[in-house]
Amino acid sequence: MAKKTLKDLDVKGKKVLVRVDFNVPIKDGVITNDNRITAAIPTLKYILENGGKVIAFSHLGKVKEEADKASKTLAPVAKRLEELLGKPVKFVPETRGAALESAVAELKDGEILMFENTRFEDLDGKKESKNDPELGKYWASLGDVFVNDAFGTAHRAHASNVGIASNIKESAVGFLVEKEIKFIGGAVDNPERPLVAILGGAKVSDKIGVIENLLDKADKVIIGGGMMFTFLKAEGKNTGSSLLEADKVELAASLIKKAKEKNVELLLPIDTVVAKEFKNDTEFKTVSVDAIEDGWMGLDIGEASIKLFSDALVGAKTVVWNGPMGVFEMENFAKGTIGVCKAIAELSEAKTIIGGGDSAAAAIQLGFADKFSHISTGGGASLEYLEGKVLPGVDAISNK
Ligand SMILES: Nc1ncnc2c1ncn2[C@@H]1O[C@H](COP(=O)(O)OP(=O)(O)OP(=O)(O)O)[C@@H](O)[C@H]1O
Ligand SMILES: O=C(O)[C@H](O)COP(=O)(O)O
Repeated sequence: MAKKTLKDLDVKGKKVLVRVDFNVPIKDGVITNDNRITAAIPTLKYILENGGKVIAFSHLGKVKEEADKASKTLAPVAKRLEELLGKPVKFVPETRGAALESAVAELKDGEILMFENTRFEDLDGKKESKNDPELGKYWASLGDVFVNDAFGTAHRAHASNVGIASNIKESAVGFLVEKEIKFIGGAVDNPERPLVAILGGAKVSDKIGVIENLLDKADKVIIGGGMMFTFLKAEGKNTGSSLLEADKVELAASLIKKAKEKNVELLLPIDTVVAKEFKNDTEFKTVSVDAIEDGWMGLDIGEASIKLFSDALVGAKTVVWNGPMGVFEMENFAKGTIGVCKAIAELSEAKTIIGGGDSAAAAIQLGFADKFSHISTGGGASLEYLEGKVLPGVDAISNK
């Protein structure tokens, strides 16, 4: 069912509640990556320029005890938002009550306020995270319409997204959510073919749903990262002391079988960079996946695999990438991730999508961000979307 989008709403003179995902990394009070804030700017600007009064809010991290409040305040985020918008953002350090209500009442058309971390409400019986009906209703009562632009949180059914949407007359998705759905949804539901999926990351268990769903949709599925060893084991190879999920070997074997039955090309690495220890400064060498010795652990794919994967990408019309090919945080084991990232970035004819998380961070860090058609702002949300699951934060929005 098509959902209302921001342009379907008349925001002029209205109090517009806007759920954003400003769950950004903060170290010693300094934001170390503001991509999620930048990504919400078009929605906020549109509402402000069209005469709406914006009440913006987000969660930040997890709030389990009173002491978490000091490091989980959204105050530095409001400051950064003010710089990016180029206009004052009134920060209200409350999640409810008289101070928040009067700040809302004082807002003029084209003005914006932001209130405190929605998960401060979790200190009182997990009200936000458990979608407490009273809380969703209360927040909904602060506005006239609701815009959900928090794609990163769309896989959660919390009071600040689903709760509000269920208690307000009209709601819509913002431009960021619209864009994420267009790219990720388009890639898996109606892709230009061939569709090639490249999956990496640590564990098979985190990616089972994604692999299964993509085996139904993609023309080729490429597997790297820590999870490749569970697949290699399923092929009867020795994996030394590499990351291995022994209880998932059978599942990996069944996925290999499923790929064959479906005529989907499933590509595994042919060589790997093995190391003596899980650290950058240790002995390492590249070996064939048939020659991994005991006492060695695979921490990256090798040069031959980078070539194999890069060649497999040529001619792709749609590429979805999720998860690094190796332990890219360590320089000696980052070549596989960099190589694959470059190979995707060089595909000028393809729609290229990164499904958030570590691979998105890697592409941005490597300076390739503008070479991709879309880099998702959602880690868990994009994974669930790639699994084919319904995202409750989107599902709760008014239908067109
Ligand atoms: N061969 C390997 N051995 C051990 N760890 C590995 C290996 N290859 C990759 N990793 C690790 O996997 C981690 C990323 O896995 P994860 O499943 O979290 O990826 P992601 O899907 O991109 O992230 P997110 O869950 O945030 O979306 C990285 O920290 C990386 O170091
Ligand atoms: O960073 C994320 O994936 C989102 O902001 C959701 O955060 P959560 O996993 O703490 O719900």
